[in-house]
Amino acid sequence: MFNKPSVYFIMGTQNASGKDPLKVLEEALKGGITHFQLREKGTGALQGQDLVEFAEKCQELCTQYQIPFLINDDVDLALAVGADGIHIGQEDMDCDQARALIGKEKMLGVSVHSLEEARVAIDAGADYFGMGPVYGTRSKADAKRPAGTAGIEEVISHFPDIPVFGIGGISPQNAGAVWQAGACGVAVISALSGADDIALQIAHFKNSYKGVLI
Ligand SMILES: Cc1ncsc1CCOP(=O)(O)O
Ligand SMILES: C=C1C=NC(C)=NC1=N
Ligand SMILES: [Mg+2]
Repeated sequence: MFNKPSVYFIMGTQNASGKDPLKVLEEALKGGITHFQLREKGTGALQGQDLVEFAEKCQELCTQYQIPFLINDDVDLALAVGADGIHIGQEDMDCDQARALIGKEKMLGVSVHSLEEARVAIDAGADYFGMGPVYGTRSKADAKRPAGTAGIEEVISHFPDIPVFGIGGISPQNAGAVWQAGACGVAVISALSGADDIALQIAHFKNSYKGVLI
């Protein structure tokens, strides 16, 4: 479920750089991503029944490739389509409530930026943390300033059993520091959704882990 090196692809219809998002997702699944998250945000984002139908198609593809399908923020949508889990940020519903709504079996991911936030998330039964932005990013309009990997190291040293994903501006060229910090995986939008050859890019991400001195 959370083996190193994990490559966690995150995408919404607005991140597909003009390509068919379902084609991008299928290419990423074929290429070996380990997790997928639907994060539908920004101008032009799908809503209502269109979003439900799109999410169902994502779910079908992830089931076909036996990859966990998570939905960002929208717990109701996740429950409606039977997603494998949800990812929530500090400004979304609180972890306890999310865990109560989805039950014990589903995956609960939480964005954390401090030990305190990590502690609260663990007490609510979070299965993994997302931490970032590690580097500069253009994929999240309200991203905090880049934090590097210090926070990842600190959280892992205090909570060694919780998988941590680094996120924010991560590419195969700069992923080494994220692995070095002890992250279970990299969570990526544009370096994958914008890649000419997604499978090759995933291979580059996995190879960047091999270069890590433990
Ligand atoms: C959702 C999110 N949270 C922190 S940075 C970010 C966006 C990551 O996108 P990219 O991999 O394109 O920098
Ligand atoms: C903000 C986020 C941080 N981490 C992950 C895995 N997903 C997100 N949407
Ligand atoms: Mg959120």
